[in-house]
Amino acid sequence: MPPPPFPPSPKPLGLPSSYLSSSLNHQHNSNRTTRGLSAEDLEGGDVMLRLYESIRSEERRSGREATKTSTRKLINNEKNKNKNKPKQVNHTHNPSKGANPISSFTSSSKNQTSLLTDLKSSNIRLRAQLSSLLNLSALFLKSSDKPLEVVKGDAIAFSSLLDDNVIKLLGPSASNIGGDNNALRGSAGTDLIGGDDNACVSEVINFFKGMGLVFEKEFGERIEECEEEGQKWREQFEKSERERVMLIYDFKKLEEELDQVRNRTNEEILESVYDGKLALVGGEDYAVKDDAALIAMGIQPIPTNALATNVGRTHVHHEMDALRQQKIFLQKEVEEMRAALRRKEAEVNARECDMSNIVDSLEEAQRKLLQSEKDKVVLKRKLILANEEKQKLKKKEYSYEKSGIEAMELGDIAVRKAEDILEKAYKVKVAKRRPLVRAKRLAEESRRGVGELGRHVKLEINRCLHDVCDLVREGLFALGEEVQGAAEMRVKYRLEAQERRKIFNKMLTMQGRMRVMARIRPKQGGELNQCISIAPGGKGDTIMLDLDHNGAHKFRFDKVFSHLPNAHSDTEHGIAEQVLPLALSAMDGYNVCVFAYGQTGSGKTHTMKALTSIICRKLFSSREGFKSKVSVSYTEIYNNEVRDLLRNPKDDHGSRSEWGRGDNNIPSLDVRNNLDGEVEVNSIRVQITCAEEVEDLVRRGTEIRSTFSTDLNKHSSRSHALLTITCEVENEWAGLKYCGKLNLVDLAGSERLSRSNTEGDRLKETQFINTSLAALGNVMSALAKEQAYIPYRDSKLTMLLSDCLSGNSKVLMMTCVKEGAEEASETLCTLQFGARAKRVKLGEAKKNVVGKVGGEEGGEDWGVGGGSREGGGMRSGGRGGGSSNSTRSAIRADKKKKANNPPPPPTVLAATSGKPPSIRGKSKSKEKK
Ligand SMILES: Nc1ncnc2c1ncn2[C@@H]1O[C@H](COP(=O)(O)OP(=O)(O)OP(=O)(O)O)[C@@H](O)[C@H]1O
Repeated sequence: MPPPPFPPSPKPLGLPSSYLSSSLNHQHNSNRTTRGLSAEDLEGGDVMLRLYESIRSEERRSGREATKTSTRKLINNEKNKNKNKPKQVNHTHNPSKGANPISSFTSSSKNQTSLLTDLKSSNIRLRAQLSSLLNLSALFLKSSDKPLEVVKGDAIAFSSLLDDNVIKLLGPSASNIGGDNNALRGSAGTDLIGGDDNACVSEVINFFKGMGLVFEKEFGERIEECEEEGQKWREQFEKSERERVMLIYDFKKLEEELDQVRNRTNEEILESVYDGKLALVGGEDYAVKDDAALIAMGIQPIPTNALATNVGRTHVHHEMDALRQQKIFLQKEVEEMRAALRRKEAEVNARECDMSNIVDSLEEAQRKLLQSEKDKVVLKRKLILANEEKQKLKKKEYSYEKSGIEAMELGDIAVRKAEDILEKAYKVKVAKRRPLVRAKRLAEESRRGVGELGRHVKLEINRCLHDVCDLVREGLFALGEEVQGAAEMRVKYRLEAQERRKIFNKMLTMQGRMRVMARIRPKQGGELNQCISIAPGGKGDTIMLDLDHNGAHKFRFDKVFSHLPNAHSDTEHGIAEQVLPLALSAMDGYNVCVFAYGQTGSGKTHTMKALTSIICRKLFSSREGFKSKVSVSYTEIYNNEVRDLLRNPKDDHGSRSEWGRGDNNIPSLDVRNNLDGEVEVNSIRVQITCAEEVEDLVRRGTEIRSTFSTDLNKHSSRSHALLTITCEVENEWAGLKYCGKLNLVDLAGSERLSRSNTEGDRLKETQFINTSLAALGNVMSALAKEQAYIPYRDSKLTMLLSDCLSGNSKVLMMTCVKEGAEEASETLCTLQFGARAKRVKLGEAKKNVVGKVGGEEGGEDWGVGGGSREGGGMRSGGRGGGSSNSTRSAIRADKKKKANNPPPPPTVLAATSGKPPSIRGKSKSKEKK
């Protein structure tokens, strides 16, 4: 950083008092420099001239070498003189001493001419070497141990002195040289200087060196005085670092001035030298003259010390002022710097804010850039898709264009055709306009007529409406009466139906026996040697079997279904019509058992399958209006083992790879009597909601039922199948809950071993079948004979049917026989079995009332007979029983509930009947027995 531009000092610092004095004198006597030189002024120059003349005379006398020697001698002599009389030379001034050298110089024109020539050459040399001389002199002075200020002052003084002496040396010719400077420079070249240059220069140097020594001594005392002053100042100046800088600054200034002097032109140099001489002379005058002389000269004398003191004080004041100004300046600078610093800080903060904003915006921009990159990728994809779409569209467009052109062509054709049509239409229109006008007129007339007609019609309609309203009113009134009558009729009907149902059930109960029907399967193919016939007559339910034409065996059954004359219709619906009233009584809470018995291939399975389907459909359709739950179990008795036909074969631990038939590894179910002596089988029971589900279960169960092909039947059933449908019904009308059970049993066919030709497993199966059927026959015989012991436990079949056969169930046996003489013996056995069964007296059938609707139980017998429940009756008798597990458990639960909660008052119907609610009582039957 460059030093601050200090304000220039009013005076150069560190100058000795001599310089200041001379300077003041120079200022004071500046007017004198412009006028000619006085004799006193040229005293120094006189000395130089004398020296010069001596040198020139010596040169002329003894040549150049001698000149040099003499010059040295002269210089030495002069030195010695100066040593001996320094103050006389420098400090004494006597104007009267000697003549004026300029006047004497001027007087001699010859000498002037030659001198001028010499001066010209010397002048050139001197000027060329002047700056180097000054430098040498400065170096010389600097090499001494004097203080810097003194040296500087001495240097200036010395330079002035040198200048002065040079002027003195050149003085006489200065005015003449004047404007001829250039001319002189041009005319005087190196040739003019010639080989004397070096010698001359060295002489001059020596001369000036000598002069320097002289002046050094001459100014010694003054220098000492000045040193004291300078010492004071230096002490002050040393206190401040700033002052030293100023000194350096001033010194540099001086150096610059010196350089300026060095670079001056001839005229300037001469002028300054001349001025310097005057100043020097003035200073010397001041130094040597007394106050009176100075006053005489018009100069106000100032004592040297006072001057120095005042000047020093003034200088110090100036310095102080300068320092203060500098301080103020610096303070201002500092304030400015601080302000600038604050501005910079604010700027930096602003920049930081800007930077953070820029960083944020940069991040935002980067994020946007990333997003834009992603968007770019997406857009590229879209662009690709769009291009593809565009291609497709172009293709489409092309096709559309094509079709468009075609359409346009077609359109043109159509337009032409349309125009033709329009033209024709116009013609037609024109042609038909007249009739149209006529038609319009007619239409107008007819509209008027229609209006009148409409009014008439409205009036008529209103009239009719009134009549209709009256009629409707009357009709409604009549309808209300009819509705009321219908309600009454309905009540009557229900009462009647109830009564009829009661009578029907009573009739069935009164029959008391097992209902036995027979079905004769027609022979298919082959020659028929008929031995069966149906006895004609009122009842027509007697089968006559003529074995050997010796007289027919007659067997009377409740119904005989056959294609033979005098028999009931053998259609499935014809049979079902007879069976359904009994079967559907399960919905009324009765236990019902329908089973088919007969020889193999006689159509048992065929019949039971049809009956099952019809009964189930009817069962579910007739239970509408009742809250009911229906569940199904399906089991078979194969080789005297009970198996579940509703089980999943996959649950058999892989023992069967398919819905296998007759697999001996199928687990059998336990059949046992509980504590109440009731039969229990742990079979699967499936809740169902429609007849189709039952059919589906039967189909699936039949698939795994044990059936095999025999000589007598291609699909012979090798097991007895028991389908048990349990119905739990809430009869809201009666306010009772019933639980009935319908057992549909398809027995395996009896067969003679001689005819079936079975062996192995089939033989074993046949034996088990025949054994079980024989056990059933024994039970029937025992029941028919009303024996005390009924051998139910002889087989699983009789065990399972014991509830049906021994209790209060309704039982129907379908005896199936085949026509044909070859079947006669088996038919006879079958019919005999049926006849035996028909003699069996069962106990009175009882409803299984398990509770009341809403938790109550009891109620009298009732019957809401649907169409399907009509007809048929069955005599019931014997002891009750045959309820399912769930039925029994439900009854047990009801008993417990009754024990805990006393029964509420009976329902309205029960109350009106006056009978206490009856619950199926096995104990009662047992007691009866
Ligand atoms: N009433 C009938 N009308 C026409 N075909 C019948 C009739 N009854 C049975 N069939 C046919 O006779 C064949 C044997 O009938 P089904 O299998 O029902 O006899 P089954 O008594 O069950 O014999 P098994 O005791 O060996 O099982 C079957 O093909 C069946 O279609």
